[in-house]
Amino acid sequence: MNQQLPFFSPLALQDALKLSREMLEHLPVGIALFDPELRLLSVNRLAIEMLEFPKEMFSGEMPTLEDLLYFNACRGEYGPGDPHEQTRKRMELALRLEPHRFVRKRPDGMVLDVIGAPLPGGGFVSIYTDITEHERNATAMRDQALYLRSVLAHLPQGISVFDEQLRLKCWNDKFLEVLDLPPEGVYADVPFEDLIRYPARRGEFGPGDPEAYVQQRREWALRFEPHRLERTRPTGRTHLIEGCPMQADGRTVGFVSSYIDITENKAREAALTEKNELLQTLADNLPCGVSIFDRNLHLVLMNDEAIRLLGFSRELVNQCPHFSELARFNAERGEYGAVDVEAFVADLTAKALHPTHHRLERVRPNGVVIDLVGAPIPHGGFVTLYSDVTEQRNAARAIERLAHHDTLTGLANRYALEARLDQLVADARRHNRRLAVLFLDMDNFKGINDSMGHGVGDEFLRVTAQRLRSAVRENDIVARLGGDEFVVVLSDMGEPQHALSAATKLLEQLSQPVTLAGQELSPSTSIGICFFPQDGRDRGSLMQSADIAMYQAKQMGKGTYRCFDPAMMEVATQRAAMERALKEAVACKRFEVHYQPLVDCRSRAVLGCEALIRWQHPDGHWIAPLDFIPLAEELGLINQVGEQVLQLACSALAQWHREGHAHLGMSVNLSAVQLRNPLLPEQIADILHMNGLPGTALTLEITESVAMQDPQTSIHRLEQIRALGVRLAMDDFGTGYSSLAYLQRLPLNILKLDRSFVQEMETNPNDAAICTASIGLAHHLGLIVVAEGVETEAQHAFLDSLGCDVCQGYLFSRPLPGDALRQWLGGLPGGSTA
Ligand SMILES: Nc1nc2c(ncn2[C@@H]2O[C@@H]3COP(=O)(O)O[C@H]4[C@@H](O)[C@H](n5cnc6c(=O)[nH]c(N)nc65)O[C@@H]4COP(=O)(O)O[C@H]3[C@H]2O)c(=O)[nH]1
Repeated sequence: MNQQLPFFSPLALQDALKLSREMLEHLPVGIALFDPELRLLSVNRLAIEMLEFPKEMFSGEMPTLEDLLYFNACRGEYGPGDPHEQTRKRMELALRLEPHRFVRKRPDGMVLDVIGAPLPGGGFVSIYTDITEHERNATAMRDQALYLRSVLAHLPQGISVFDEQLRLKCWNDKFLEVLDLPPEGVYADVPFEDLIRYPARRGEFGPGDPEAYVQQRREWALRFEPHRLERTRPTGRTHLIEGCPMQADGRTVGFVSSYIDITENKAREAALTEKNELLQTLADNLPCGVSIFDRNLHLVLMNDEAIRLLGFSRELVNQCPHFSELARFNAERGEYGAVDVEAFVADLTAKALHPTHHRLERVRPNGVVIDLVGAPIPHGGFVTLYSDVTEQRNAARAIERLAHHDTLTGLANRYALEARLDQLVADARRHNRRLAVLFLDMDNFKGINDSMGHGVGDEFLRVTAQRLRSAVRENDIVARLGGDEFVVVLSDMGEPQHALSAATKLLEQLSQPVTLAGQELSPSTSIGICFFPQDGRDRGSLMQSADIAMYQAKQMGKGTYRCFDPAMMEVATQRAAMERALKEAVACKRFEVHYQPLVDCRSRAVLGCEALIRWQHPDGHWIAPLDFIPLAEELGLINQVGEQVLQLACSALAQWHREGHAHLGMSVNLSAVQLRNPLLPEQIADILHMNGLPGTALTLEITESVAMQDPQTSIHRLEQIRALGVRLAMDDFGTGYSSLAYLQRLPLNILKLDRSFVQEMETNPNDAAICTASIGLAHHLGLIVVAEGVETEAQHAFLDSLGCDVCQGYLFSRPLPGDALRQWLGGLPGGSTA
């Protein structure tokens, strides 16, 4: 060994070795020196640590390379296998003493770069560098590059990267495909212009010099500006080209471009645009509003009708606002009432995100009512249809009002009363409570209506309704049944006394004077009261009981109330039966007229007859006029009854005239109600005309009370009748309180002395005096006097002595049916019915 180091003395060698060891210890790599026999000559600490040899191996005699290899093989440094074999193989290589370099990966993951070099004098040196970190980075970079290449290869678009000198640095196959570049022309660092020349030459940028296009595009590229353009190639395919400069360390290092084939997208877009246009046309021609929101709640479409109905502006809608923006816009302008705007919008938007089929009605503050029908769209979003249902709703409300409210007074109507009373009865039954039903009827409404006109009558009813409403509690029912009939239902009453107090209060309120059309009226009301449960267990029977009680109140003199008494029921039942029969008699003209002769007091010559109505009830008995005439008046049938009598009487008279009694006249009674009928004069004229009679053949009898009820109208009406030539008689004179002055104002011709005076005149000096005075008075006024109820010769003689003009009574004849009267006339001296 020393022979191989001839230049050093042993001492110098010692020093040199020591120095080299020192040096080796401080090297950043592991070093091991082997002598020609491949025994370890020297090793530094780093090598021992890197290779993880136990230090003891180097404390005595130095190990040989073979020792070290075997040690390693045994501890698995070379992987599984026979350690001897592994050692032998490695020794074989080492003994060649050739320079070598390899990377060794140790079991713990450390990667060593091992360099072996033979030494000039034999032996060799091994240098170990820990390249674990470096290897890891290199692997990571390799992986990343691989990954990027794979990404590029799999991208659906073409990608190209040029450096700042416009040399191609990176690209993928799609880049070649999209731009139709030949593979041999595309390689690393190929200049941009060489690539662009292919499409330029194919004329893809337009006609003319391709080189000019190449230079132009090169200049554009060198600007390194972001760009985005669409280009349709001669093949018909359209590409979207987007370029973006790349920056590194604050300077431009190139640009990356992507090429996307958007041919199909464009076609889809065109189809979509066409569809949208179609949709828009459809929407604009729909008879209702429509809006469509997409799955992200952006407005896609809203037609003019929807804009009009919802009160949006076209500008707002054209911005395709988000649903929440529109909701906020609406909430802020109070479309949803007083709401917490943010919370409301959030709630509405959350619901819109999960749309369901829905239908609702929205009433806008301007009164427009919108019917909204919403339906989700299969892949998200929803469509809404808007219809203006304002008119329908208003009409429905009006119908509802009409159905439940009395149009004149605004009170509940009969229908509403029935429904609510049914409910109240059910509640009262369940909770064991008492109800009171008050039936009200205005005592003098007919008079007001007839004399002052319907306008005033309506106003009177309105005032009455207001008074009623204000006189009871809010939850009590006040209804108008029709005409002048009202019903008040007092719910949840304690004691019956409460209802009586309420009735007293109502009577008082309703009797307050009211001034209408400049005239002060003193209204009066009759009230019938009944109670649930004792007077009726259902609505029908309660209404009936209250009605009966009201009728009783009327019978008692009006302006009062009466509580239902079961005994009233019988009377009411009879009356109801009577009403039915009377109505039927009027409808079927079942009345007859009997005639009572009027004779000249002096000569007893027949001057005419008084027509007296007769009605035979279906049960066979005859009903006296005074028993049904008031009912006919009350039921509003008297005009028809009067007309029928007048017609029968005039027709009979006409027949007598034709039979030779042309001098006879006919007296017919007029009811007060008939006198209020403005059509009466015309009716009389028609009947006279139809029967060919002169007005002078007819006398109409009115009672004092009739004329007294409404003097103004009575006088006017009587004058109209007088103008027809018809004569007028004051009936029952003396029973009323007519003043002389008043009598003078009436256009009368005849005064009929009431039979009560005539019948008592022989025995009662007062009656005799009344008769005497009345006859004197009548003659003084130029009136003819007719004495009624003359039954005896003495009465006749006395009347004759007083100068009475005409007599009527059983003494001469009872009222007779038409045929009997004709016979009677024929039986008179010189009489003839032929
Ligand atoms: N005791 C007695 N009575 C006599 C005598 N002579 C006539 N009478 C009765 O006296 C009434 C006379 O008719 P009035 O005073 O107009 O009184 C009539 C009249 O006010 C009313 N009336 C009758 N027919 C009609 C009619 O067609 N229309 C109207 N509105 N009222 C009528 O009914 C009242 C009663 O009619 P009647 O029952 O038919 O009763 C008749 C008649 O039958 C007699 O000597 N002694």
